[in-house]
Amino acid sequence: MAQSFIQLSDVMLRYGGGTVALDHTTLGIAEGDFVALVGPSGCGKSTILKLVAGLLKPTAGAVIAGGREVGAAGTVRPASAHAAAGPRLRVGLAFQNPTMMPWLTIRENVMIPLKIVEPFRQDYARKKRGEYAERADALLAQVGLRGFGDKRPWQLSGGMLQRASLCRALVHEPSLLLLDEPFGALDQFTREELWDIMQGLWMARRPTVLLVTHDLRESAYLANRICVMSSRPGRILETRAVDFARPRTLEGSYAPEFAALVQQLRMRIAQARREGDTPTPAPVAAPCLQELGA
Ligand SMILES: Nc1ncnc2c1ncn2[C@@H]1O[C@H](COP(=O)(O)OP(=O)(O)OP(=O)(O)O)[C@@H](O)[C@H]1O
Repeated sequence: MAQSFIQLSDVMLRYGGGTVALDHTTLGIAEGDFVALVGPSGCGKSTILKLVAGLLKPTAGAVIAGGREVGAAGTVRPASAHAAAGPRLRVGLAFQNPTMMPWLTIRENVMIPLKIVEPFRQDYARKKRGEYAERADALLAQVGLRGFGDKRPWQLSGGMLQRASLCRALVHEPSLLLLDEPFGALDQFTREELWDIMQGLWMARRPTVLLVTHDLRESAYLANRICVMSSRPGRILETRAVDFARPRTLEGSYAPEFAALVQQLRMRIAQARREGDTPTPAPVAAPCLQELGA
């Protein structure tokens, strides 16, 4: 079986206080795929994101990202000689509350990854600053923020800041985008507007995306696959393929088949919550459908 771009193999994660957040978690994501993680609150969705980002190290099992085994605190070890020869994995991150540096302009905030991520960092210090500023401005224009590069974060609304944070997550052309409830704090209209923008950015660049969300409509609108997790300790119960044609539209999200998928997801999560309330025997790892070639 070919190894996935992102691969969690029988992962267990126990936090310092003893909480087992994940157990027998197995998940494979192909390069360029757009995967959403949904499940009951506290089931370990963000923990998976942190493991893939290298912010946590699995207590047991293995996490591979871009052909490399992910270690502790952001360190990444080559998983094979082949991977060691390849480029380092570039990761973009966006969270629910976009943290912007208040003393920097929006353009400078968007450019932050270019200041710290190689190979951009060296050139930033030397000659390419102007070119990078143009790149930031072009991205801002793409998300409807043309002309806002010189503003300060406090001059923008929550939705505008979240657009800018998507630009910041993408400016260094990451091959992997990790999104943790990026639209969770926004009103429904702004959120739906940003789904469209997010879809457009993904279709133009095709990074691998792992999205954590509580919003099942959002998962069905954006993802190619939706992984449903069990209650804590979380594992992948089921992976649903989402075959709706792209670009998906808001009108399409009111079609009966879209509503049916959302309803099925809702019922599956409700069932997972009920099962989490009753003691069950030790779980058996459920392979992702993708791993079975589905
Ligand atoms: N640093 C930590 N130390 C101890 N326990 C933690 C820590 N971070 C998370 N947990 C616990 O691990 C479990 C999984 O947390 P996680 O944030 O991954 O869940 P989640 O599915 O993203 O939650 P939600 O849907 O509510 O955002 C929760 O029970 C949480 O309380």
